[in-house]
Amino acid sequence: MAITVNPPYEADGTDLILTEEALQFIEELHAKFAGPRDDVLSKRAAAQEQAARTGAMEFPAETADVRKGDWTVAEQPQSLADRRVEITGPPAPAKMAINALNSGAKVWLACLEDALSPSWQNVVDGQKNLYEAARGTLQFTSPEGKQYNLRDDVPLPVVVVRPRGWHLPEKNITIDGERTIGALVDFGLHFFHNAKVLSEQGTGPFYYLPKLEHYLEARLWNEIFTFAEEKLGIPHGTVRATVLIETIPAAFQMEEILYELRDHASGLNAGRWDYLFSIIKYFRASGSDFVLPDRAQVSMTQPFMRSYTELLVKTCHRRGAFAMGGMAAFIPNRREPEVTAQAMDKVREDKSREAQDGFDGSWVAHPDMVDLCAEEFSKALGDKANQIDRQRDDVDVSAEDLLNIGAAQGDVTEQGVRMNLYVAVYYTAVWLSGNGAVAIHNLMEDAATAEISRSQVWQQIHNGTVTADTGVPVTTDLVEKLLDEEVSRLRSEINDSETFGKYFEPAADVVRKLVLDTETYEDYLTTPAYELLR
Ligand SMILES: CC(=O)SCCNC(=O)CCNC(=O)[C@H](O)C(C)(C)COP(=O)(O)OP(=O)(O)OC[C@H]1O[C@@H](n2cnc3c(N)ncnc32)[C@H](O)[C@@H]1OP(=O)(O)O
Ligand SMILES: O=CC(=O)O
Ligand SMILES: [Mg+2]
Repeated sequence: MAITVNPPYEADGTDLILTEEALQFIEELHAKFAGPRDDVLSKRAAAQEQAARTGAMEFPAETADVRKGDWTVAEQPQSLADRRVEITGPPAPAKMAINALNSGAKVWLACLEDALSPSWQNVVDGQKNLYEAARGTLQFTSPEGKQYNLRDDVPLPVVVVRPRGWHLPEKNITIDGERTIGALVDFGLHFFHNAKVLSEQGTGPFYYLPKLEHYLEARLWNEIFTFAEEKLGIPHGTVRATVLIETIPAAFQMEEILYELRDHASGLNAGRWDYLFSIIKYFRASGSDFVLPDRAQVSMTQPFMRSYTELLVKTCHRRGAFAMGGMAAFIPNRREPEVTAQAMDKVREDKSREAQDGFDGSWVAHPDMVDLCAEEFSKALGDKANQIDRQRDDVDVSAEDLLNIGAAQGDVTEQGVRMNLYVAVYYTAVWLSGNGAVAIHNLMEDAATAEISRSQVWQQIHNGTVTADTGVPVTTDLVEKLLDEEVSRLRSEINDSETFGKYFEPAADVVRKLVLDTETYEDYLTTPAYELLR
């Protein structure tokens, strides 16, 4: 086996991160786990096909004993006991890493997934920033001369790293000419460089695991953690993982996922945006009962979304794991106080509901929202660090409750179709420019929200959905026309040919193909987009 780095250009941090020993570790991970990764990935299509055909899904019969059994996950490490507010954001550029670390949050979810465009620069620089963050040496001077240093007046957040999902390759590192697996590169580099240092500091190598679709995928991660711990001579169970329940099949396997990872589990998170994306993906061809209203109308209080979060809290607390809330997409705008006030109110409402429902903490997308999230959770927690002891025996969620999608309140409108096309093109252009999250009309958009946008349009065309405002069906002709108009609108509104503006054309091409090709459905927007990314 020969591992090769084929850098498209020189990225900051290459010498520090891509050492011979680190690359050898990546190679060993691949030798052992690339095959099993291919196996779990290949099982996803059959599950999707069955869901689409039947319009149904069940709790797995073969694991009834796990659900009935009396077991808990390993005791939680002290450093993760209080997770009441977690800020999310990419670890590159360094400025954002430092801002997140200085935000006052308890945890920083350093995102190499939904919020990171995996350009070569971001992949390497992100690891460099995580390396320096672990050692307290991270600093940065902006081109304008603004100095960024880590605070020393308060404890910094515990870092929890989210590697890429199983589906994405890393094209710039190959083994025997084959692309490596993004998830193994991200996890492997971070673990290799930082696991010991972090453990010695009393925290540890902690991870968020995204987009799992089956408990066998959790089993695979557990095997990877065990192997990595043994390899570096670190005690079994040092790694802690919080799994995002953000696909519809995973919602039916929360118990099993925790069980598989029980020596390494910290909790589950309600990743609402990918969850909606997954519902659309799985049931995209199952008829009009599965067509959701416009994205903006699908709130967390829709009955099927409440069933999902209630089941998550119940499951976690029964098993001694943390239940982590998700992301309200409203973000403040420091230039517009009214926008900020509205965003704060909406996010406060969301965090307050989560805290009262029993979640142990939640996410915010922006440093200006850390305090309000902490406040809402502190009201529910009192003098405790978490509310794991709060059992939700009152909750009883059935398969039908999780799939009660047809009961969602709201409409599909032409305005909604337009907005989806606008956001999908805008976001893809930003992503191609090397930035994985962006504020569009005062909402945070990232890979998960953009996936909803483009998938809704595909599904609406496929089902011939009639829009409530204009009374006409969504067709390929209509979408082609709306797409052209929205791209023109983007060009006229955003005069930005230097950065992402120059990517509107390739982004529109990607989106056009994704939404108009109703014969095939691309599983991830980022798959074709990655071929254009440097
Ligand atoms: C579905 C999911 O997976 S949700 C989780 C994944 N998504 C994310 O993590 C998105 C996180 N949020 C962000 O990336 C950003 O908040 C954005 C892109 C939405 C908005 O960012 P901006 O347009 O830069 O916002 P704004 O101008 O108000 O930022 C003000 C300052 O806060 C910083 N900031 C904003 N959000 C963050 C963040 N999440 N982490 C660190 N710093 C941040 C900015 O860098 C800026 O710093 P500066 O004053 O030193 O220049
Ligand atoms: O990762 C989080 C989500 O909502 O998606
Ligand atoms: Mg997600």
